[in-house]
Amino acid sequence: MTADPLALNPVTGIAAATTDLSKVYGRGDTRVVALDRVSIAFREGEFTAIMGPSGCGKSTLMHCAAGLDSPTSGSVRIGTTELGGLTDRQLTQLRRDRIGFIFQAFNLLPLLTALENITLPMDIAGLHPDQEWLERVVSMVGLAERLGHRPAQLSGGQQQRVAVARALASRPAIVFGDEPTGNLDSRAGAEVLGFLRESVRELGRTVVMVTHDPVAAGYADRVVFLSDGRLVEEMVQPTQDRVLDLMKSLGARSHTG
Ligand SMILES: Nc1ncnc2c1ncn2[C@@H]1O[C@H](COP(=O)(O)OP(=O)(O)OP(=O)(O)O)[C@@H](O)[C@H]1O
Repeated sequence: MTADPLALNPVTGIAAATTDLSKVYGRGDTRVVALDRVSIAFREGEFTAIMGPSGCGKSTLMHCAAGLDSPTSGSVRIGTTELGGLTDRQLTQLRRDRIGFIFQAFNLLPLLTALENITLPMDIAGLHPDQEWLERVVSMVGLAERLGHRPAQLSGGQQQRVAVARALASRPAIVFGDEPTGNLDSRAGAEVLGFLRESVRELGRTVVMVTHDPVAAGYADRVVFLSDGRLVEEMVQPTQDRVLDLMKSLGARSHTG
């Protein structure tokens, strides 16, 4: 039996959790078990990196944990809300109000200014940003001077900073990033990772990031490793070198069966 990751603290302290989460795609010859009974909790105020070889289920885990995809079995909670019990409309609302997303592609609208892009999700929802919070976020990502610029007038790193600010604007309980530095050079990537780190330390957010990059994982408080849809290792206070060593030993282990 798998322990319930929420049993430690059923009310507070856990921003999101999965229990025995499985996801199976296709059937018959094309059946793929992308996730195999994954139980994991993401604690409030913690920065977690999800790593593992290509195809091991990282994106599927993130998408299910963020309510973007539905599990085949098992459950997902955001805070104390069980996603399986929600209607599509309630799920949309929960994603909008309590979750921030950052993807590898910046996904900014070209005709809108940086500020308009940052507040767009809230504008669509008819919500008013908390001005003080918005100013903190904008100043943290160093965009105060560029709020009137359109995406084409910004570098890739600056565009991803806009996407980081957009993800944080509604003061979400948890921010999910899918390879958020995958399209950036190392300097711009380091800046974005620094902002994610700061959003945890200074703004008290919870961040979960999928990455292939040991350097990026080194910014996290812990790294979890998936292999063939299962959680196989966890490392707290990772450094780039320790992550690299563990990746090598996991690779060797999987090759020797
Ligand atoms: N929509 C889908 N239909 C069928 N199979 C899928 C689908 N999405 C993912 N898969 C399969 O599920 C497994 C896990 O995919 P997933 O994208 O979660 O892996 P990943 O670790 O994020 O990979 P990568 O690092 O290459 O992005 C893979 O075998 C993949 O081919």
